[in-house]
Amino acid sequence: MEYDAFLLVSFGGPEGPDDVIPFLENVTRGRGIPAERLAEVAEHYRHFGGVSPINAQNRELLAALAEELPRAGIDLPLYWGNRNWEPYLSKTVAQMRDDGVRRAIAFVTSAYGSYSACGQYLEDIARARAEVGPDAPHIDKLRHFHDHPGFVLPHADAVKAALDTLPDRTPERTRLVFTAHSIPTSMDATSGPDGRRYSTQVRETARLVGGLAALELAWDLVWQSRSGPPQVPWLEPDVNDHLEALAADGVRNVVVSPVGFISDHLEVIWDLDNEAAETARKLGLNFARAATPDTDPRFVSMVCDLVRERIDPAAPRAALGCVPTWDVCPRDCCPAPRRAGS
Ligand SMILES: CC1=C(CCC(=O)O)c2cc3nc(cc4[nH]c(cc5[nH]c(cc1n2)c(C)c5CCC(=O)O)c(CCC(=O)O)c4C)C(CCC(=O)O)=C3C
Ligand SMILES: [Fe+2]
Repeated sequence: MEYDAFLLVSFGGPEGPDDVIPFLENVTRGRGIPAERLAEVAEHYRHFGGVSPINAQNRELLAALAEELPRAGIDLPLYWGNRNWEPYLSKTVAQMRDDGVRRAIAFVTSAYGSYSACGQYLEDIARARAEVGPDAPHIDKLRHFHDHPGFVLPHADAVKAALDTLPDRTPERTRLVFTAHSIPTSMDATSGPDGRRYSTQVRETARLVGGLAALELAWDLVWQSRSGPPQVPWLEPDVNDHLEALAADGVRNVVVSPVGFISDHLEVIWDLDNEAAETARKLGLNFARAATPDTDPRFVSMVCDLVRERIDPAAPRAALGCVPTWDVCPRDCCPAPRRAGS
């Protein structure tokens, strides 16, 4: 396959106090999120001056890719578009059309399947192309990378580094706790062609990271940042409830590793570094949060490898686990959940 552009597709985040409410309106339009939950999340952003870290992280990733892609022999102009904030994907795709781009390869900032992490980004791309019209570039999305060494190894090294900060790591008293963004159980059930792709992939990543970081330690997979109305079931247990259960079982030391994320999004720096850390403090647990891949050189190289794979079918497809990945998701693989009143 021949490509003439690289496109980074991400979530987007507010860049100042006045952006917070319009951003949250973009994220939650038509999704039935209770007003109280929105007010709470707006407060989380305000703790950081209304600035999400995600846009700066994407700029840094682009800067790293601008150096690394040419070194990997891939000379493509780089573009960036978001779902929920500037630069909006539709404006970026219009710019690509104006620049004469015909076929772009897209890296989406999530490793996993599910509507929120994959299907919705595919919809965003389709909508942006439809808005731009018939001469919009064709856009292919790169595959899921939940078990790629460029994703797993940085997470594993970060867990080792976090363990080293704990005063004690006796196996009987120490637990690795992996987290990912919770989603409605109905969304997980319809993730991927056979269902439960999201929780299956996240569990596979946790297994690989845990095994590489500390084979002697037990690990658990739990969920964070639950949203939505209380009567809708989401993946459980919540990380805070789980820390309580661990403390009651005699665990004294925990490393929390957010394998569900590629960089320290607001959910990581608020929901873990603040809320979960506070929960641990109250329970008297020693707590360390492991870093995310961010611009680890192995992660940046992974993106180059994924592009290389798509250009050259003979290139190796690195994978450490056994949950399969593919280049093109089947049609309607991760459908939008049914909304209240729809
Ligand atoms: C699976 C998943 C990922 C990981 C995959 C991926 O990375 O895409 C993710 C990432 C992110 N989620 C983010 C922010 C938000 N997510 C929300 C709401 C929701 N997330 C959901 C799921 C996910 N979300 C779901 C099912 C909802 C309910 C509403 C809906 O069905 O869409 C809300 C509304 C308020 C709330 O209720 O929390 C906000 C503000 C940010 C930006 C953070 C920053 O600024 O650094 C990022 C990277
Ligand atoms: Fe989210």
